[in-house]
Amino acid sequence: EFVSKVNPDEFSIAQDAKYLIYDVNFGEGFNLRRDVYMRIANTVRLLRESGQNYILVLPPWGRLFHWDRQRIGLPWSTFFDVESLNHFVPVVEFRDFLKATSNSPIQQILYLQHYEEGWGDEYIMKFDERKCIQTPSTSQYRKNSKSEEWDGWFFGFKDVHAESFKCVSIQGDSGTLKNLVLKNFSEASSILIDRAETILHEHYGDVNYWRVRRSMRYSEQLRNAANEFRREYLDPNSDINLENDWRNQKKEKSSRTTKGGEYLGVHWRRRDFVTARGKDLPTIEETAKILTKLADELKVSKVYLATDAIDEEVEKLEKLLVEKRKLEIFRFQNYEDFNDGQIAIIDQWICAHAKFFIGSYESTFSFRIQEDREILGFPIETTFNRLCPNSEKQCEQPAKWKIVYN
Ligand SMILES: C[C@@H]1O[C@H](OP(=O)(O)OP(=O)(O)OC[C@H]2O[C@@H](n3cnc4c(=O)[nH]c(N)nc43)[C@H](O)[C@@H]2O)[C@@H](O)[C@H](O)[C@@H]1O
Repeated sequence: EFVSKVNPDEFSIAQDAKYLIYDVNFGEGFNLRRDVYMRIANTVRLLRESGQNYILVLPPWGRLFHWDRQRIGLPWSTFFDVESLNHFVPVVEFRDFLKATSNSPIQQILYLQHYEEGWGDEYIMKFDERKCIQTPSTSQYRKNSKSEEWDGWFFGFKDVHAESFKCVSIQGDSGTLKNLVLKNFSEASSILIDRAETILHEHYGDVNYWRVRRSMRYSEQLRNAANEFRREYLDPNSDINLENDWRNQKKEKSSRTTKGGEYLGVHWRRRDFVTARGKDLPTIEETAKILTKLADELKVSKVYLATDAIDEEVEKLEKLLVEKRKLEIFRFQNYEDFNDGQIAIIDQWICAHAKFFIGSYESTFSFRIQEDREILGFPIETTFNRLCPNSEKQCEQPAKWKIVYN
């Protein structure tokens, strides 16, 4: 069963296989975590390019503070097409890793941290094994005085332990992490890198950024749900063809001729974002003004609303949009069959197919939609747009991170 997860034609799971597992700071949201996956997958790619047979172990999902309906231990197949991920670097689900290694202890935990003394005068790429800077999440790892092994959260799985635990201060990117593993820990057959968000992308927006991003196709179940909803309620003629295998997708898509469906896609981020970034977001009234103006310009009467707003706020916005222009608002709300993360992805995939998309300032949820639209081949001006805090005035628009192909 394990071997079948990794396509034997592409990557050999030989005796020399080594496993790289990672985890992310508890407080980070879903879409930042998706970005951390890309950084670590590139570390694994670099390790493999240096001749080491590393396999990336996918950290189970759950325990995200934005998700109301909590479950833990969710495999990546809940959200993504794992076979497609596997075409970038070999990946296994955590439960399959445990099976493959017969639950033997993880050999090394590396807990990444910053340098206690700060950056210094300039940002230099470096790493050093250091004393742990104690934080609540460092102390979740404890040495069991009887077994001499380390206990920890390990995604809520039972009977998982580690042989050794070390803190490493690091400043750097996917490449720096590769150097750390190669230089200091190449003997370990399994390593868990915790606080993996500490490292950056090696080259933000380069070919390998986009290759790994393109490999992150959503699961068939979620794509189907989004596509059916779009065809039924928004625009029956809004399919966009992509190659079945992302590796066969060639540059033609960058001719940017994709039209999308006859609706406006909106990501309206609320809740904690209003507290964190309130001054960069429009009020409900301003949002209604922006959307009605846009709908007029685009000559569309349908709005697909992706949002985490509470019902009262959505009702208020809907009322304003209907009063002003009789716009029809659509939302995907099948909470019975899909969990919070799945609905988030369905929302994103529907927004990705809209004629025009407008998102919320610096929300990673909006960023992932913009990337999907780059992959789908939309003209730039239909994608990199944000809701301005003052509907009367222009505001700085999102950075245009354009897709590149090899
Ligand atoms: C202020 C910062 O904001 C950052 O959020 P930001 O980048 O928007 O992006 P996310 O971290 O993905 O957003 C947080 C979560 O909110 C829900 N959510 C937000 N917008 C939508 C939506 O349109 N549809 C659905 N279905 N769900 C939504 C979803 O569960 C998502 O995982 C946080 O990660 C940071 O922790 C911090 O709070």
